[in-house]
Amino acid sequence: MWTVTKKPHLSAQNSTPGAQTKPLNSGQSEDTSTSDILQTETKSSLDEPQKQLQWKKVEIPKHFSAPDNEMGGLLEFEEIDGEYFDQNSLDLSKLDQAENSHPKKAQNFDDLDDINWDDFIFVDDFDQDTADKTPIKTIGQLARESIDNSQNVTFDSLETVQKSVEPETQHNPSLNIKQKNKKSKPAPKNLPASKADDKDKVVLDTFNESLWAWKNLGLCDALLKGIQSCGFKKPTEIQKKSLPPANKGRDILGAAETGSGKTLAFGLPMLQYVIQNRAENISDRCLMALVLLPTRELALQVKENLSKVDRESPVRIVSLVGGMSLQKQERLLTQNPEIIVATTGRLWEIIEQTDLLTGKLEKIKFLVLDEADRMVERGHFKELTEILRIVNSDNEAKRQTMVFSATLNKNLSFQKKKLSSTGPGNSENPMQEMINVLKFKDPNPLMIDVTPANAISKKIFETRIDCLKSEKEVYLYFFLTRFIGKSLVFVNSISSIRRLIPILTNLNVEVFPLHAQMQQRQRLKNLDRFKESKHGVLIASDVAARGLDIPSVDHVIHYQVPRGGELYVHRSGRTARAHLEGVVVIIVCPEERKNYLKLCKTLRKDEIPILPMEYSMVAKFKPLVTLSREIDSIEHRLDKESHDQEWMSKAADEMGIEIDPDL
Ligand SMILES: Nc1ncnc2c1ncn2[C@@H]1O[C@H](COP(=O)(O)OP(=O)(O)OP(=O)(O)O)[C@@H](O)[C@H]1O
Repeated sequence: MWTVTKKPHLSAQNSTPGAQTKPLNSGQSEDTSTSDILQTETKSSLDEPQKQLQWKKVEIPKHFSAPDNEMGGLLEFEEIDGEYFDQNSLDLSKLDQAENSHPKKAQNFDDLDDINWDDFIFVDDFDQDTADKTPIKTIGQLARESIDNSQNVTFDSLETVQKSVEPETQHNPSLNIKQKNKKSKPAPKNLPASKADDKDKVVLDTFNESLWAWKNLGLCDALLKGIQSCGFKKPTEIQKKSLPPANKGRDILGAAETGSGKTLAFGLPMLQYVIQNRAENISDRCLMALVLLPTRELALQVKENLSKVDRESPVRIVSLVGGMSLQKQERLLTQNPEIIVATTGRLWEIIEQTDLLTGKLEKIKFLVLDEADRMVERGHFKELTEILRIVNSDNEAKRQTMVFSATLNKNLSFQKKKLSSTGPGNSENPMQEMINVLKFKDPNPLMIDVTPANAISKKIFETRIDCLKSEKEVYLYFFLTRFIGKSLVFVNSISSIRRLIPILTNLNVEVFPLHAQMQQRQRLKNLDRFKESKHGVLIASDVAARGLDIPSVDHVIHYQVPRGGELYVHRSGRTARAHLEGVVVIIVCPEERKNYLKLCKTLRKDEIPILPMEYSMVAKFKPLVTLSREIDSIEHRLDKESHDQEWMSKAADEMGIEIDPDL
C-alpha cells in the first residue's frame, strides 16, 4: 500500500498555488510504477507545504493515481479537506501497465466505502467568489443527483413488464453513496460483474459520476468504458428500458422517438453478447450477429457508432452496402467478421453470387432490424424474406431478435396498406405483421414503446408556411436567409432537387444535393460536407429521411407535404437529436392541403401552427428568386447550345465536312 500526504482543510488563507496542484515528472520512464512516482514526488516537491499545513499520511487506492505522460506529466492532485483526483484526465491504460509492472500490487478498493463523498468537491468547480455566493455541490450531491435524474422515469403501460426485468437495485433517493456501494460488492465496485471482466480487463473510472447512471443495466466493463469515452452521461429512456431485458436474452420490439439512441439500445446488448461469447482464439471467431437496415448511409453510420463504443474490446464489424466496392466487401468477409451490418440488397447480392456466407447466416445468435417498418415495405421485403428464410433455416440455432423503429408505435396506424403483396397481408396491426415475418424464437417478445403520443419528439417545434406552389422557392429562400442555421430540406422528387440546387446556388446559399441517383461516393461526400458546414443546406430525397444522425441540424423543412405520417416523423427526426432542440417547417400549397389535413389526422394532431412572418420582407425576396430562376434558365439554354454545337462539330469532323458558319 502506498501513501501520500493528506492535506487538511484548504482555505483561501492557508493555501498556496503550489500546494493545490501537484505536478508529476513527465520524464518518468514507461515502466516506472505509479507508486514509485508518487513516493518520489511526495518527498521532493511537496516537502515545503507539508510542513506548513501539517499534512498527515493517508492510504491511496491504486486506481487513484497514474503517471500521465500524455498530459505532459501533470497529474492534478488536489484536496479541500480531502483528496481530489481529476480522473477524467488520467490515461488509465497506463495506470494498468504501471500497476502490473510493479511487484507489489495495491488491490484494495474497500477503502472507498469508508469515504464520505459529501466532504469532497471537484476542484474544477471551486472558485472562491462563486463559493461565497452559492454553495458548491459536493461530489456526493452530484452523484446522488446523477442517479436521481437517470432513474426518475415515468413508466408507462410497460411498467409491469419492466418491473419484472429491472435489476433489483431500485433507486432510493434516501440512500447515500456509501450505502449503495455497500449493497453491491463486485470488484471493482459500482459495476456489474460479467464474464468480460476477466476477458477484457479494463480499469474503470469508478468515481466518474457518468457511469453510475449506467451501472445497473447489466453492461460489461469494456462497454461501460466505451460509453464513458463517448461522453454519454446517462442512458436514454429507450436504452434504460431495453438494456436489462436485452442483456438477459429477451427478444425486443422497441419503439422510441427519432434521435433517442435506439442504435445503442440494440447495439450494446449485441456487442456484449459477442464480447462475452466469442472464441478466445481470434482465428476461431465467427459470424455471430446480423443487423439489417434500409439505406446505405444508415448502415455505414450504425457500423461507425458500434465501433466507437466498442474500442476497448474490438469486435470485427463489416458493413455490406450497395454502391461501394463489392470485391472489397467480399475480401472483408473472408476475414471472419463477428457482426455484419448490411442493407438487404447488397447482402442478398453477396449471398446469391458467392458462397462466402454459406452456412454462416443460419448460425447467427443475434438479429437486428433497424427501421423495421421500412424494411417490410415494398422494395425491401422480397430480399428480406429470402434472407430471413436462410437465417431461420436452422431450427436448432437459438437466436435473439431485436426490432427497432421510431414508428412502430402501436397507437398509430402508419403501416396500413403499405406492405408488399408478397408480405403477410394488410393487417391493421403492424406489430403483429412484424412478428409473423420475423418468426421470433421468443413466443412473447417484449414490446418497449416509449414514443410520445404523436411520435414527434417534444424537443421539436413544428410550424407551417402556407403559400402558392409557384412561390415555394421564395418562401424557402426567405426562411433559409431569415433563420440562419444548418437546414435539411426534404423534397418528394429528384427533379425538385435538380431545380432547387442552381436557384439557391445563384443566391449564394451553400447547398448540397443528396438523392438515390447520385453515385455513392458523391452521396457520402455531400453528407460529410453538410456535416462539416455551419449553415449549410442539404436538399435531399427520402433516402436521407431515416436514421441519419447528422449533428446539430437546426431546421428540417418539408418542401412538399410528405406521403404519409411515418415519413413526416422520420424526416422531422433529423433535427432535435440526442438532447438538442430543433425546428420543423412544412410548406403547404393549396394543391397539397388535402394531404396535409390527412397527415394531421394520422399524427393525431391539430393543424400545425403558421410561422409568423414579415410578409413585406418576403415580397423583397421575390425579385431575387425570379432573377436567379432567369439566370438558371439562361445558363441552361447556353449549356444546351454549347453541347449541341460540340456535338455538331464532332460529327462534322468525323464525316469530313465543314459546317456552314451561318447555321
Ligand atoms: N445515452 C446517450 N446520451 C447522449 N447521447 C446519446 C446517447 N445514446 C446515443 N446518443 C447519441 O444520440 C444520437 C442519436 O442516436 P441514434 O442515431 O441511435 O438515434 P435513433 O433513435 O436511432 O434515431 P432515428 O430514429 O432517427 O434512427 C447519436 O448522435 C448518438 O451518438
